[in-house]
Amino acid sequence: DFEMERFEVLGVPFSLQLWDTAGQERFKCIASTYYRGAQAIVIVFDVNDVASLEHTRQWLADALKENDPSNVILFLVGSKKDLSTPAQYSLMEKDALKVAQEMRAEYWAVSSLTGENVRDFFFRVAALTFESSVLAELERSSARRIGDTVRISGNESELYLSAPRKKPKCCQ
Ligand SMILES: Nc1nc2c(ncn2[C@@H]2O[C@H](COP(=O)(O)OP(=O)(O)OP(=O)(O)O)[C@@H](O)[C@H]2O)c(=O)[nH]1
Repeated sequence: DFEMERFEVLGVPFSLQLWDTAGQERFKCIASTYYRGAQAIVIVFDVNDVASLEHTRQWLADALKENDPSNVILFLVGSKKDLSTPAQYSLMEKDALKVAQEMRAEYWAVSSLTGENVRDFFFRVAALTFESSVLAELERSSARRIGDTVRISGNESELYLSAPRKKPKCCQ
């Protein structure tokens, strides 16, 4: 699945292309072509399924075959939080944080059903990819000399103005 999501970061229009790969084994070879050149990789698991957390290591290894690990922003996302009790969730969270730390990924827990944390998560993806795009652009144009001032207008409260997101599939 492919989707374009428009954001506005510090007053600058910024679009993310989101490529959602299929999880089934038979689509794995196709998935790898989508990872190539990704700025950010989001690996999603089910917080109610320990095996799915374990599988994230393999998903990451596959995705990193196509990318330079030092150039990609990683997120580990636990989904279906609505289906776990607070006690079950906090048990799982310990393991998830450990895996995220090993991967050097930022960890988020969300629910596509209730929408919990979904917007904030994508705003975070937009903010970090925007930042890395700006830095990459500065490096490309060799404008990053000591003493140069980079001015980005707009105030912080405007950082996360975005177009409304589509409802997640499971809520339709
Ligand atoms: N309760 C609940 N159900 C969810 C949530 N997210 C997804 N689901 C359900 O889980 C099932 C699988 O969701 P998908 O979004 O298709 O999962 P996927 O990982 O993209 O599946 P692949 O096609 O293998 O890539 C669907 O029945 C969804 O409705 C969630 O946050 N909470």
